Amino acid sequence: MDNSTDFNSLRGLSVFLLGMMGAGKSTLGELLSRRLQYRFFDTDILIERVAGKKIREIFADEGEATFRELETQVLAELSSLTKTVIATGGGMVLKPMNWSYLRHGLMIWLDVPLEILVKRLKQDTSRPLLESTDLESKLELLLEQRRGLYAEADLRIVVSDLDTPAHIVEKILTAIPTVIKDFHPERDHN
Ligand SMILES: Nc1ncnc2c1ncn2[C@@H]1O[C@H](COP(=O)(O)OP(=O)(O)O)[C@@H](O)[C@H]1O
Ligand SMILES: O=C(O)C1=C[C@@H](OP(=O)(O)O)[C@@H](O)[C@H](O)C1
Ligand SMILES: [Mg+2]
Repeated sequence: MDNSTDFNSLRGLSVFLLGMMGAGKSTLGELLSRRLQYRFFDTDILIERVAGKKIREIFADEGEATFRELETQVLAELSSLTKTVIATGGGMVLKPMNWSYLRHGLMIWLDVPLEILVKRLKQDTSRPLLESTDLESKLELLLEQRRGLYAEADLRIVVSDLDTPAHIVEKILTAIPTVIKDFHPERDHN
């Protein structure tokens, strides 16, 4: 079935996926973009392209502050696009300045319980913030620091252990028309 007509309500507005490391932003973003017939970008992939090295190497060689600058730079460029799904990195919400760009689109928070994040990330070596530390405590701390920021999103999608990526995309697609009804593009850009 061609569902593209279901999404006219988005009127070309871009979608930003927000949430913790391991929430599934990169995985779902691609699927969602296909369903919406949108382009897809992942800020981490673009950062790696700009820097010519892996995220892990940027953190090791230049530090987190440089990574965060590149992150803002990439976001600023993406924010002028329409009809695009953007998977952000989990820390995109940290800089107040990034919000002025995120607000150009519909922001969706993938809210995934800590236990699921731990399960998904325990074998992962690509995320420098999770290196050489107790994974669960670190994720718990980051979630505590960031929860209030993610909660600023336009839409919160709660993910359970049994939700497949395809199922979560369906949840998002079902929720979009409702949230878009209350979406004001002229909203405060501060
Ligand atoms: N709904 C899901 N069910 C099971 N595994 C998932 C799901 N979504 C993502 N994953 C897995 O979790 C890990 C992190 O996903 P990823 O998309 O990289 O998250 P993020 O970009 O938010 O950090 C990957 O190994 C991915 O395959
Ligand atoms: O939460 C964070 O601060 C980070 C999340 C990562 O992206 P994912 O959320 O896609 O894992 C990546 O941007 C970097 O390792 C920092
Ligand atoms: Mg990602």
